[in-house]
Amino acid sequence: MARKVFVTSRPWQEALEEFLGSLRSNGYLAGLPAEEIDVTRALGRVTAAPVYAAISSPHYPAAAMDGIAVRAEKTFGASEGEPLELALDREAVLVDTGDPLPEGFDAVIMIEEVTFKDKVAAVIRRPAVPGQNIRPVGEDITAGELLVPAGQALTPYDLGGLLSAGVTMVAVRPRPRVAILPTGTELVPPNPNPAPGQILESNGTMLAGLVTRWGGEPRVYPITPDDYQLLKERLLQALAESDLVLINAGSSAGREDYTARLVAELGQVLTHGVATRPGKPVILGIVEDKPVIGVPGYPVSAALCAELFARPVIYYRQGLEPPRRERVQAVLARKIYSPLGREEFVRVRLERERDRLVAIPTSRGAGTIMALARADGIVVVPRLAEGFAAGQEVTVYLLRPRETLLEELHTGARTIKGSYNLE
Ligand SMILES: Nc1nc2c(c(=O)[nH]1)N[C@H]1C(S)=C(S)[C@@H](COP(=O)(O)OP(=O)(O)OC[C@H]3O[C@@H](n4cnc5c(N)ncnc54)[C@H](O)[C@@H]3O)O[C@H]1N2
Ligand code: MOO
Repeated sequence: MARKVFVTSRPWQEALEEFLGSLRSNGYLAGLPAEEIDVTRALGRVTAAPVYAAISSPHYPAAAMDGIAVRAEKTFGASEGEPLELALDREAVLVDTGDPLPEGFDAVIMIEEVTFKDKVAAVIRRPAVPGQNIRPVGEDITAGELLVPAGQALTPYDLGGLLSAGVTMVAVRPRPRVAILPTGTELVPPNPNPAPGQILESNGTMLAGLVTRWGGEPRVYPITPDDYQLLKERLLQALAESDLVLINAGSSAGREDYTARLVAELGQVLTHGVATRPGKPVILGIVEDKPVIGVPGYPVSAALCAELFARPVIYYRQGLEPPRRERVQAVLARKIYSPLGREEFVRVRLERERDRLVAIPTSRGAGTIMALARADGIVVVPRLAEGFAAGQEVTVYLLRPRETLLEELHTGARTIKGSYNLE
């Protein structure tokens, strides 16, 4: 049922909780039917059930080194002073790494420790101990052993383990299919010669990249002009073909901002407007029991709204908790002023000054995508704060892997120096 829509200023956490709550109660976030896929194509997929080893690995006793297989008890007494001769093919059998151990043999001596006499005997100068240089059955994996529990994203190592254990198919959660609908009459496909007023459609690709990063399967639809009927047809098509729809732009108060009206007509708008900067006019709705997010048009707003609202939906839909963000403590290079009433996400670059990290705020415009591309992290100014003073310690939520960043800062791989003075 449609309800009256107006742009509110709710805390985003409250809007997200309500959104996820509705999706939980309508069954959208409850276990999807699993699909069986080839293990070779399962990187990053989330297991729908525990996976057990079909066979042991190794599944036969195998030589762990190139050399000769021997019966250990027949080698006792060999020494530098009294080398021992073993008849080739009867008492000593040539084996290579990975070969099955011949029946009745229980040790392997590395080829470097063996000399040969007339191609009929192997000469050794040290006894072997039983089991030496042998990989026994199940050394790595025992048949029936639990390899991966349910609900885990498969790593390259997991795939290696599964295949070694004779598992070729695996039951995984389907990847959430995410439709991305760039809308706006001013949008044109990216090209180097846009006419004045034309905007190059870049958010579709950016959002698709984020969706892929979170485990979803993005599909960017062709640009839809600002036409209510066309947008409606496109939204219905996208709903039929996907699990989550991101309508990009048309979220605000402009004459051709149709998203909220459309979502209200076809389903329910839960939220229109949150108390964040950027990202204020986001729309959270449910149509045909599926989430529809109206993502504001400015690139930084689009990225932030996707992070705040699409990311958790995509993770939970796969049965995963959204990973906690990596963070570091830093001191602010400059004062940040931020109006009361909106939680502001300020992009910062990090530099090292002696033994501390300094966070330098970058451009705060919602349209400046390169400020986000160049940023190392985000500083959050709470809704009920008016900002932070220069030199204040703040938490920086990282946009890059923490280890790489700290390494770069530590080794001085970053040479750019900001203009700040914290003395
Ligand atoms: N009177 C008001 N005007 C605006 C308000 C408001 O509250 N009252 N909010 C502002 C805020 S905050 C934001 S954010 C934007 C959001 O606007 P929309 O979601 O309606 O988006 P548009 O106006 O269509 O576009 C904004 C901007 O982004 C460009 N854009 C759109 N799609 C793409 C794309 N796929 N790739 C690249 N760039 C895109 C678009 O051309 C515009 O330049 O509204 C403020 N206005
Ligand atoms: O919310 Mo808008 O995203 O501030 O620019």
